[in-house]
Amino acid sequence: MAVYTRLGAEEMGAIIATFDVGSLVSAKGIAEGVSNSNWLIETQDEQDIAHRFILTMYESRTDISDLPFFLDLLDHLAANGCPVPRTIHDRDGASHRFHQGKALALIEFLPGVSVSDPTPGQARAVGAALAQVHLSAAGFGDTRANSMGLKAWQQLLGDCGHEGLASIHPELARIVDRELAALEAGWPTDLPRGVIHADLFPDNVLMLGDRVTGLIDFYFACTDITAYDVAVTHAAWCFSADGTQFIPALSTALLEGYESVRVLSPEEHAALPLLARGAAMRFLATRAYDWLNTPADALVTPKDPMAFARRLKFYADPGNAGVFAA
Ligand SMILES: Nc1ncnc2c1ncn2[C@@H]1O[C@H](COP(=O)(O)OP(=O)(O)O)[C@@H](O)[C@H]1O
Ligand SMILES: N[C@@H](CCOP(=O)(O)O)C(=O)O
Repeated sequence: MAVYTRLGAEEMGAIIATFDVGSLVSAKGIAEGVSNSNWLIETQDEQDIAHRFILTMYESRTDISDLPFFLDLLDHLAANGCPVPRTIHDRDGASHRFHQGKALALIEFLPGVSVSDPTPGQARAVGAALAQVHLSAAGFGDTRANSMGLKAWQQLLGDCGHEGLASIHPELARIVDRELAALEAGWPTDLPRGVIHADLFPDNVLMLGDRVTGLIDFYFACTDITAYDVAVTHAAWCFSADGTQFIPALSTALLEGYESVRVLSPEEHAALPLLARGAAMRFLATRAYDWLNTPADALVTPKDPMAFARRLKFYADPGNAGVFAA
């Protein structure tokens, strides 16, 4: 349940009144999500027209100094035709404000649902939408370093320790040591860079049929290798949830969809197998850390790190490099 902060009706009404969006009709906590508190807000304007918004209250995992980057990026991408929610600025023109010491933002509600078993048509559409974001973000002036890059994976997995990793799976420490060394030695430095989403999992994409209606949750967005975002999205979309099954039809469709909008260079194609190992390591690292450090009575159930250890094994197998061939 991702509503960490309780807000009373009067409190919520006062918050909504700071925006020029009509008066509050209802506010429902949203169960999905893990990082921040979210409410579906309904308002009514003076012409009795109903409007819907998402109110997000940023909890401890989001660095508030990064909010201008995330929220300005949404406005930039929306203005350039990408299917992302616009932010609603308050009566003072600010994209976020503070309530009881916590930052909050009101953003446009987008229709659609997150798919659990994507079809190739849906994977194709997501690939195309990702490429559209990459091209549109080229004109965005701000930058943000990736706080979840190689150094962070090393740090998180170091904090887990060999014993911690072994408690998840007896083979995990050995795989992590070998793969981290390979990633450190071979991580590319000369590929095209730009703003990337960095967490485009199915639960961060809203769809109606084969149409992408919303790309959401840009709270890991940063400036990094563009093709790394393709690798992250590939790892997130092209396997069964537990990582045991690679689904070639989804992979082909995702990559074709992406390249229908932005063609990957031969250098990017060649780097994708290693970038995908990095993508799998990134989610293995955060999941392993959370697996070992989430209190038993926490509201959030930690996600399975082994689902990404299996993807990592798949990507590290030279026999599978052809997946990313041009
Ligand atoms: N702009 C939006 N339009 C419609 N639903 C949204 C929007 N933003 C968030 N949601 C809903 O809220 C849920 C949690 O949002 P998300 O940003 O993924 O939270 P978290 O960062 O905590 O994971 C999503 O799964 C979706 O159901
Ligand atoms: N996508 C990550 C977890 C990050 O959570 P999100 O709800 O903010 O996308 C994973 O699956 O490990």
